[in-house]
Amino acid sequence: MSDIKLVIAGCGGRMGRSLIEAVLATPGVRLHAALERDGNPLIGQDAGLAIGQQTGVAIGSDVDAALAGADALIDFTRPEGSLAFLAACRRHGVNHIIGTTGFDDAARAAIAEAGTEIGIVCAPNFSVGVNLSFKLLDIAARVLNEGFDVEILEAHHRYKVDAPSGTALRMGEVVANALGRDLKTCAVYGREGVTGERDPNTIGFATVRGGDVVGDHTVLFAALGERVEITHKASSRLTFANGAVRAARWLAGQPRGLYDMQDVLGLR
Ligand SMILES: NC(=O)C1=CN([C@@H]2O[C@H](COP(=O)(O)OP(=O)(O)OC[C@H]3O[C@@H](n4cnc5c(N)ncnc54)[C@H](OP(=O)(O)O)[C@@H]3O)[C@@H](O)[C@H]2O)C=CC1
Ligand SMILES: O=C(O)C1=N[C@H](C(=O)O)C[C@H](O)C1
Repeated sequence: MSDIKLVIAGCGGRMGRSLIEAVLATPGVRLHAALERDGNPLIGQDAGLAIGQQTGVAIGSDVDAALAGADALIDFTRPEGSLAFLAACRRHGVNHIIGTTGFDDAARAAIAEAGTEIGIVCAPNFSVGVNLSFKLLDIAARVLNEGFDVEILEAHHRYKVDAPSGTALRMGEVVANALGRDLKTCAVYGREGVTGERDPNTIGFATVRGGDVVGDHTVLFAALGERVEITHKASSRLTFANGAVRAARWLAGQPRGLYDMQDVLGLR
C-alpha cells in the first residue's frame, strides 16, 4: 500500500510543529504539504526547520494547491480556520482530522453535515489516555450517581485562548449523559462572591492558565466521607500529534462519516 499523503494546517503553531515531527517519524504516512496563513514569515521555509529537520516540503498558503492529490488534512488551528479547511476538504474530497477546540453549536452542525460527504475525525483530545478516561468517567458517574458532587478542573499553558478546554467540556458531557442530565443547563463555569450552597445537580468547572502546562484534567466526584478523582496529565504535545496521525491512517480505511477518537481506538 502506498503512503498516506498528509497536509498539516497551522504547521508553525505549537501543535503544527509536533504534527510535522509525528508525520516524519511514522511509517506509512508522508508529508504532502504544510500550510500557514498568507503573510506568515514561515511561508517558503522548509516545514521541518522549526524542529531541526529537513522535509523537502516548503510551507505554503494555497489551500487548494496543498489539497490536490492529498489523502487527509490535519488541522489544529482555530474554529474559523477549521471551518474554511472543512469547506476546502469537501471541494477536494479529502479526509479531515480536526483537533481544534472552541467550536460553537453552528460549527459542530457544519462538521456533522460535512461528514455526509467526506471522512472526518473530530476530537477535543487525541491522546489515548484521555479517551480511556472518557470511558472510566462514564463508569464512575453511573456508579457514583447519588450523593457525589462532580467538579471538573483543568490547567493549560498561558497561550491557550479557549476555556474551559474542549476536553473538560467533553468530560462534562460524558458525566452529564451518564447521570441523565443536560450539560447545557447543569454546568457552572466558575464561582465568585456569595454563591450560596452548592446545588447537587450542577457540574462545576474550574480553569487554570499558566506557564507551559501541556494539559491537565481532573474530574472530582466528592461525597460526604469519600472522594474519587480521575486525572490525566499530558507532558508532551507529541501525544496528541501521534494520536492525530493514527486517526488519519485509520480513517483511510473507513467509509465517509463523522468519527471521533473513541471510534479510532475501538472504545465506542
Ligand atoms: N484535540 C487535541 O488533542 C488538541 C487540541 N488542541 C487545540 O488545537 C488548537 C491549536 O492549538 P495550538 O497549536 O496550541 O495553537 P497555536 O496558536 O500555537 O497554533 C495555531 C496555528 O493555527 C494557525 N491559525 C490560526 N488561525 C487560523 C485561521 N483562521 N486559519 C488558518 N490557520 C490559522 C496559526 O497561525 P498564525 O500564527 O498565523 O496565527 C498557528 O499556526 C487549539 O484549538 C487547541 O485547543 C491542542 C492540543 C491538543
Ligand atoms: O490548547 C491546548 O493546548 C489543548 N487543548 C485541548 C483542549 O482544549 O482540550 C487538548 C489539550 O488539553 C491541549
